[in-house]
Amino acid sequence: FRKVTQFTRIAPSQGNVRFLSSSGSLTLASLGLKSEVKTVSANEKNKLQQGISTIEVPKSREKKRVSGNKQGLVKEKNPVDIMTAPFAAKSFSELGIPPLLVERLEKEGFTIPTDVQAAAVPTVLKNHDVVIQSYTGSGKTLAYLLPILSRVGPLKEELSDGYETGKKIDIEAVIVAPSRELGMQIVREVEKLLGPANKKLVQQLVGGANRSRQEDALRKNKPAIVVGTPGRIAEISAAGKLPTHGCRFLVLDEIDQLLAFTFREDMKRILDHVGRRPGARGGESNSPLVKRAARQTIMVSATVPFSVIRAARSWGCDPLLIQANKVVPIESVTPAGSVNIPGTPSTTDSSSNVQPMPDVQSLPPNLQHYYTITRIQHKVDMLRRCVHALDAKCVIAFMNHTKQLKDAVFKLEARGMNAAELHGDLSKLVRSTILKKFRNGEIRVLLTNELSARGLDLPECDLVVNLGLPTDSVHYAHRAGRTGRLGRKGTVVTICEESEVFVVKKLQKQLSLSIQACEFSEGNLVIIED
Ligand SMILES: Nc1ncnc2c1ncn2[C@@H]1O[C@H](COP(=O)(O)OP(=O)(O)OP(=O)(O)O)[C@@H](O)[C@H]1O
Repeated sequence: FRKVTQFTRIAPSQGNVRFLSSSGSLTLASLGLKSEVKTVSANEKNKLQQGISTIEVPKSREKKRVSGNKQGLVKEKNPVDIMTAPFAAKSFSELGIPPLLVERLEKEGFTIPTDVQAAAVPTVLKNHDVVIQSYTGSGKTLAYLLPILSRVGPLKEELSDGYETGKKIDIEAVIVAPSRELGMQIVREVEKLLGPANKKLVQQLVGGANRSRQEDALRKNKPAIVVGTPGRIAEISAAGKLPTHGCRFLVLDEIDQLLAFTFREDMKRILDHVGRRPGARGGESNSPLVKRAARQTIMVSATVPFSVIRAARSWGCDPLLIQANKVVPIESVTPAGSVNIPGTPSTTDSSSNVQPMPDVQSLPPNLQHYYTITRIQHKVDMLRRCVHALDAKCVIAFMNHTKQLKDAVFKLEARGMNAAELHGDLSKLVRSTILKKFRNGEIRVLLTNELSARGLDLPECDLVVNLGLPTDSVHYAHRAGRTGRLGRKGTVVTICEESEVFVVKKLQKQLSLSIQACEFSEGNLVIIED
């Protein structure tokens, strides 16, 4: 873990200290930290600006590696009690994963399954079609990769189910992601698990890369798994160069985004040509072999609007919805009730694909949310002050227009802050070089657009800044989710104009979270009481 940096709030009238943490058991002394933030009422702001001192936010933070999900894996009674999955699994082997794969996981430092993995892996291993919803950074990628690698490739368990005989000609799993970066990231994750000797069993088919080279690799390597963007997969499929009719797994990662109009034609091609849909052509039979021969569809996102539920009903066979450690049949999900999950705000159905229905479950629990007001022309400077005040090391700042990014980078660099822009107009090579530099700390602030909001796993990111407001709460949730991954602490700051504050208030309400007003003054974060 990044050493826990606990901000405290000092009520000016009482002078007493209380923690913003919900745990309640932490003390500054126990944490060995002095990180403090002064809270002032709005009308005390002026005094503060006139030189009344504030308390320093610490300038140094220790880093430790995250070795696993140490949070208690709570066994909850399933509302519809259709599965008795080991929701309190303490190890991957308990989930029914073959020993070779468990060994690989351990080698890569994965020892304890996260909640969503504990729920999803056994469910997918039982051949169910599923929608997996869990907050950003909770480990959804492994939640679907592990069951696939338990059935496909060299780490699988040996089953006498008719799949082991004969020479494999078809691709066995197709994973679709809405962006090239996310596609490449998933490829890296699969390669990591397969190990260097079997890397060629996975092939990337992302746009922006050389298509004929991808087709050559498909022909030569005969990969078992392909990962790509909808356009490129559909293109190669339409050219008759993607043998997917016998495919057993179709994964749609960031499913709510894949439902967007721009992907419609490509998605139709993929859904029609990857594997055999359960229920279609002979799928009436209940024989296990027929069921095994049908395609299993796995849909994944941190945000699941009702349009996804509708899509899952039409694309899958009796799909189940997995939400953290709960599993319910999709049929029990209603448009108005955000899926019968207690404690979540209600949602409404709409024909739009991206409906503003995320709830706190879409966001990691360890995030602190703030907003600060400034004029448009001072936003980049405010970003710089914010980075200094929070002593953030790895910052992702979102802007809404690609054209603005270069100027912002220039301004930050001019003030000695390492920054770079990342957007879709850059070549694939430039984008991956920038991401590499960001990962290894050479770039402190990554200025980007919506491209980076989905799925990107940059675990060191400790601060997300919205320089332009996200279009809705779904976009806020995915942007914010680039920090605070897998139990780490993270801060999200929205820098807005006075006239935009009402949007922040609306986001706060829709997401059921507290976005506190703050200022960055003399190197400190100062919380303003509304
Ligand atoms: N069981 C585990 N133990 C330790 N680390 C894990 C485990 N599962 C996943 N991780 C790590 O947690 C990080 C987040 O995982 P992942 O990217 O799959 O999250 P996600 O839920 O898909 O997020 P998003 O919604 O943003 O796509 C990754 O760095 C991953 O390697």
